[in-house]
Amino acid sequence: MELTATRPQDRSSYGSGIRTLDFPKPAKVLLPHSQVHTTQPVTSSNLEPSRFRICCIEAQATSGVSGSGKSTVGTALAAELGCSFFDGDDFHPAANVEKMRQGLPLNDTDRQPWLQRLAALMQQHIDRKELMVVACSALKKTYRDLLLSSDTSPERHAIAVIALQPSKEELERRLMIRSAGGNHYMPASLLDSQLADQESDPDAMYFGSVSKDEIIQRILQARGTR
Ligand SMILES: Nc1ncnc2c1ncn2[C@@H]1O[C@H](COP(=O)(O)OP(=O)(O)OP(=O)(O)O)[C@@H](O)[C@H]1O
Ligand SMILES: O=C(O)[C@H](O)[C@@H](O)[C@H](O)[C@H](O)CO
Repeated sequence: MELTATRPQDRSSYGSGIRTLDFPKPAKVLLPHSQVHTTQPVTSSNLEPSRFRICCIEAQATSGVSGSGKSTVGTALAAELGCSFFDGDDFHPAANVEKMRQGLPLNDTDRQPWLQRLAALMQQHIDRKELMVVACSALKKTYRDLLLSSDTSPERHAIAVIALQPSKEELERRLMIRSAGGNHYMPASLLDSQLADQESDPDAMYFGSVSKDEIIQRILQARGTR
């Protein structure tokens, strides 16, 4: 049952500040959360069966950057899990989107309100014990730490991080195809700056240049739902 797919086409209209209760709608909502959410926590390094509640699809090492497949994998994973998918791109202040559109890389200060907004969204879901999938580049450790600080569950292990790391050649190939379509604000010229900002995460589940279906299958296997 597909309920909604509400995603504005013009991303420049997205939010201009941090609001903890007024978030963009999920990119997709497929099933009521009550049918799917799990109740037990996990660590991101210990993806045991049926345990994690939140998957933070993010970017690491040589991937997770623009074009690494966060939205593609995140959407498909949420569909499999029957939960909401939120694309971090939809949470940028308008000024960030404009900066990227002009080919200028974001810095730590630019990313702070964006990450805080995403952290608040994640905390809201953790507090309600609702399953969700979030796509977020989260290139640096400090960014991931900020997102992970949203986990206020007693065990503090509600978030699983999945890092997408295709090769640079594969990233360039994907971004070239996407640029030709002309429907994304992020220019391929920012790839090097994205890769330069990436820091690895020992706790993440990593994937290289593999197909979306294989990534999903392996996540579901790790989670114990396939
Ligand atoms: N595993 C994959 N194998 C092959 N192509 C893929 C894979 N994942 C995504 N793609 C393709 O790569 C392009 C970029 O994917 P996607 O938009 O999901 O990346 P992203 O990380 O969300 O990028 P951004 O952060 O810039 O929005 C799309 O054209 C998508 O179809
Ligand atoms: O931190 C950043 O530099 C940004 O979040 C980017 O990663 C973009 O949001 C995304 O890649 C759009 O394509």
